[in-house]
Amino acid sequence: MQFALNEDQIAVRDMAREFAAEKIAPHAIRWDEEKHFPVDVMREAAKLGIGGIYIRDDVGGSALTRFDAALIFEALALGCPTVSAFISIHNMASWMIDAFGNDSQRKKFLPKLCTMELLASYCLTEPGSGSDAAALRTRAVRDGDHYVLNGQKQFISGAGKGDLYVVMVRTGADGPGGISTLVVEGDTPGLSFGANERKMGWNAQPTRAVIFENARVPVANRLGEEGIGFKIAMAGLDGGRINIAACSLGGAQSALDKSLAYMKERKAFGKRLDEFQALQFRIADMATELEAARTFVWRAAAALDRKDADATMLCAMAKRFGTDVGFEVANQALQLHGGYGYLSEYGIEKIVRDLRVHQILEGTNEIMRLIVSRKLIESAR
Ligand SMILES: CCCCCCCC(=O)SCCNC(=O)CCNC(=O)[C@H](O)C(C)(C)COP(=O)(O)OP(=O)(O)OC[C@H]1O[C@@H](n2cnc3c(N)ncnc32)[C@H](O)[C@@H]1OP(=O)(O)O
Repeated sequence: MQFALNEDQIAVRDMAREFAAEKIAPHAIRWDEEKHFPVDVMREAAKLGIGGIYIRDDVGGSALTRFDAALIFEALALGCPTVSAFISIHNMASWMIDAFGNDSQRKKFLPKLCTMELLASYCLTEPGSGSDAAALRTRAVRDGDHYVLNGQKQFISGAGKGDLYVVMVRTGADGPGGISTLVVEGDTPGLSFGANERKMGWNAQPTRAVIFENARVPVANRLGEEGIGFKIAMAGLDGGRINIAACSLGGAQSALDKSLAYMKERKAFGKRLDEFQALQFRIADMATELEAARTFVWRAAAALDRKDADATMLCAMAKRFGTDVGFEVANQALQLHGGYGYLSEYGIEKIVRDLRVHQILEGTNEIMRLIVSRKLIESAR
């Protein structure tokens, strides 16, 4: 085991950092205020290989590792956690096609997903089923060489702006074994979208319901066999959860960096803030916790790359720990800025709002504890 990044990893991280500093960070506050989804900027990022980070290279992917992806998503999140998180979701949905699709599906969809000419959304959650994902009710009924879909997905990132929806549907009996995964193209008749949700944060990407009313989807768009859709969904989330934790680390690191700059400038009681021991200790703790979380995220990513038997558990642990630490560090940074931290122009309150939802999505942190405890109890039997 080695803890240093190699030259290639440093190059990948620095490339993403530079992109975030030049193309994302200067606009992040405005995108949040204007609820702007920066598709053009994401397509520029895709020219650097960020649209299909761990997609195989025969279809235009970068064929990098989950570990590389964690470095990239943390680096992009230094500029804006929300933009980084959307690119993560796009990568997760694209990977599901790469890993479980057949050759013709891979060739049809992945080249344009890797360039982000096409954007992908992940559709699991429904109005009546979030944490209990296997209770989903969107039904797909076979009609010749098509499925006819009826139902609704909820909280879908990129909905309405996306081109491909990777959708978990019920084709069989109740429970996880009756679920299949379909790729639904954005121009499918019978597909429509709810209003853009008004949210606490994550404003640089749209969140809408995805509605199916007799939407006809070719059987040729099914990933794998009928009935394995729940496993495809869960496998996608393993990697997605590490990415989301990495996004939290990037947001929190940026808040810590802003705090250090502020402490150098700001004076109180005749001293600079960085001369107060209480604040010195606070930033020491913030940096220590971030470093611990980063090390953990790297460990989980490496386990997923190796397909270790405990990778799912480690991904859940890293997601829970990384997103909790990220939020706490960002919140501490806000406190350290006093009233200025609460103002939009400093960018800290936006980071706090953005990171809050990382403790909820791609599996709440309570569900992460459920996954970990189930594995521990099973191992102890
Ligand atoms: C701004 C917007 C805010 C909100 C945004 C919200 C949108 C999102 O976040 S996206 C989706 C987030 N949703 C989730 O993360 C769902 C959380 N829930 C879960 O992860 C699961 O339902 C969970 C862990 C509770 C398990 O469910 P449960 O119904 O008990 O299934 P379980 O029995 O464990 O597994 C069923 C089968 O799947 C398999 N499976 C489970 N996990 C995995 C995995 N990681 N990889 C492969 N297979 C898996 C199991 O081995 C089992 O297979 P078998 O039947 O052959 O034994």
